[in-house]
Amino acid sequence: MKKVEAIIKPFKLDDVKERLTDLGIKGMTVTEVRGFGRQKGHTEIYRGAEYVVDFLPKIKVEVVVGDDRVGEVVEAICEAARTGKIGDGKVFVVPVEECIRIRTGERGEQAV
Ligand SMILES: Nc1ncnc2c1ncn2[C@@H]1O[C@H](COP(=O)(O)OP(=O)(O)OP(=O)(O)O)[C@@H](O)[C@H]1O
Ligand SMILES: [Mg+2]
Repeated sequence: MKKVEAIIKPFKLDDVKERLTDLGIKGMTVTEVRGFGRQKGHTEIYRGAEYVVDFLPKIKVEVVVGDDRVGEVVEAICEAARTGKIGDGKVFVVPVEECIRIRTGERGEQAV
């Protein structure tokens, strides 16, 4: 299993969610986060206003999937989140050791 962790522009969340649910993923976690990339936040535009703060608002999307689904999940996120402008975000793929579905006690990929 892998966790696909994407930092995206907040207004792209609906598009990303739609693409991921179309793929039939079974769950996702979304968190409001703040961060910076190479431009250190200084030159980005957020919702039409220029921000001169260090940390810009972003959304973190986390999806855990079986190894065989990682490629399509990453592709879907990148396509949906891309504007071509700076600050489009980043995707990290992280190994996941175990998943336990608490209600049923299932473990591993079938619990995801
Ligand atoms: N190396 C990193 N480690 C952790 N989080 C990061 C890293 N790089 C970017 N992020 C997160 O992703 C968000 C968006 O990054 P961003 O797209 O600006 O990256 P970038 O490398 O500056 O690319 P671009 O030049 O296209 O803007 C940041 O605000 C931050 O939350
Ligand atoms: Mg940047």
